[in-house]
Amino acid sequence: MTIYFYSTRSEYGCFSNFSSHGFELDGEYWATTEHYFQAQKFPKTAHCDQIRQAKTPKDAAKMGRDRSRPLRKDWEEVKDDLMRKAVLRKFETHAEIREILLATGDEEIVENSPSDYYWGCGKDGSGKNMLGQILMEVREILRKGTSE
Ligand SMILES: Nc1nc(O)c(N)c(N[C@@H]2O[C@H](COP(=O)(O)O)[C@@H](O)[C@H]2O)n1
Repeated sequence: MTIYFYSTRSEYGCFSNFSSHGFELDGEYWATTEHYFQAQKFPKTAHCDQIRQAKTPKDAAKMGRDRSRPLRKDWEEVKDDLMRKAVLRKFETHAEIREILLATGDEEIVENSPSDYYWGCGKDGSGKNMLGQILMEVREILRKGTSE
């Protein structure tokens, strides 16, 4: 049976990028995968660190989506790999959510976002579900026990 997630307060909320599962990556501490992902839109800038220090993932997302600042030119080419890297590190760092992810077996995982047709499935289910795809890839990596 397909596993849907979206809100951090619902079942499988730990799959959301807004869930409070921090990790170290690129020599810094990130409070959520959302903080990491949004900050990577502005690498090596003060805004990157401001996003890293945002109070909540919602604030980080708002700052990252602020188009008054120039988005890195290669964003479309690098965004999936950056998301993959952050999601993998999150689940490598936290054993309790790693077990929840592994316990989903081979079920399809879908981010049930009504507004996001790239990372989620969108309102009508036609979205790309990239975050769900990445979670399933990370599950496979963790199952094999190596990220090499
Ligand atoms: N909670 C929430 N609200 C939205 O409006 C969303 N689009 C999402 N999806 C998450 O947003 C992140 C990507 O955002 P952008 O590419 O910067 O628009 C990613 O974490 C999605 O899972 N979530």
